[in-house]
Amino acid sequence: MDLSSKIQNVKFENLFLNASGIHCQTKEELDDLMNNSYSGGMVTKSATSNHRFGNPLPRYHSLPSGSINSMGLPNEGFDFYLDYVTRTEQKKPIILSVAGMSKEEDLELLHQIQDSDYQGLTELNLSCPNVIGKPQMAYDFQGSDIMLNEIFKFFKKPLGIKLPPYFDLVHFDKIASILNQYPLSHVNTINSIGNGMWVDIESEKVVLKPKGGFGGIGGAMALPTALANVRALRQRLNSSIDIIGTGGVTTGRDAFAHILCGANMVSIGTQVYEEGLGAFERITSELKEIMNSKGYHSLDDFRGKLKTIE
Ligand SMILES: O=C(O)c1[nH]c(=O)[nH]c(=O)c1Cl
Repeated sequence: MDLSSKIQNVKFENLFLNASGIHCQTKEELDDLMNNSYSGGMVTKSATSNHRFGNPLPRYHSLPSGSINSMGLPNEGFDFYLDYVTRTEQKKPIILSVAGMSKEEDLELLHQIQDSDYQGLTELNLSCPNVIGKPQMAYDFQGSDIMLNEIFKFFKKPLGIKLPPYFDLVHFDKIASILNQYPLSHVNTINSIGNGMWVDIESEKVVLKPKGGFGGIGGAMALPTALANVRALRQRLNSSIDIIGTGGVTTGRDAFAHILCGANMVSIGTQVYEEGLGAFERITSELKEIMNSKGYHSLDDFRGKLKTIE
């Protein structure tokens, strides 16, 4: 049973990653992930130039079937993550995630990566919904196109993009036609579903302090949106662009569905946060069970082979 996968020519022993933001902010968390034998790779918390505390607490809340968060990009600062991904013995591939607070900062961070001796995968987060006053760049189609054009004038290392969910087939057409113009290593879809709301009935109050309670939605309730985005982008993107499917994975069945829709790799956020790193072992064994029962030996046997109803 082979659960290995690749992003471009980077091989992962198995298809599972943490979703950026989950268990990947501090050295302890990153070392934990590095030593966890059931995730094939790992992604760092999106880094800004400077260390950030992030938004005031409470900023994460578990929901009956998912989560809502307005963390506000808390992170140790770019230098810490660049040092970690460059210096740490790599028992598994790491994806370095960056999220500038502005386009200028995005470009500056990518220049630093280009000029560094880091040779691994980089992911530009264009979809953080929780920085007050900062729109999700990937909802600005023209702005994204202009930015990617500027980036690929100087950035020559593997670069992927973390996308927000889209909810309109014309939007899938638009973003895919933009992304297809650039030599991207991958897209990671989806980020949390931006600016959801949860209400505590007893207190008649929101559950998050930042932004009056608005926050990104993740976990089980995000699965249908995540599957749609993986499927729609797989159908539209050049085959040279790999896809990391993120969103709503709580079981092996959900991971199987992401692969059927076309994902090369699958990242898990809320479920790992709620259950711990043991979720990787459980979901891996559940996926193996399903593959076994269907006679599949590798992910290639069923990747992207979702059937429609004729
Ligand atoms: O509030 C956050 O830190 C955050 N939260 C998310 O749900 N997605 C992101 O990309 C980020 Cl950067």
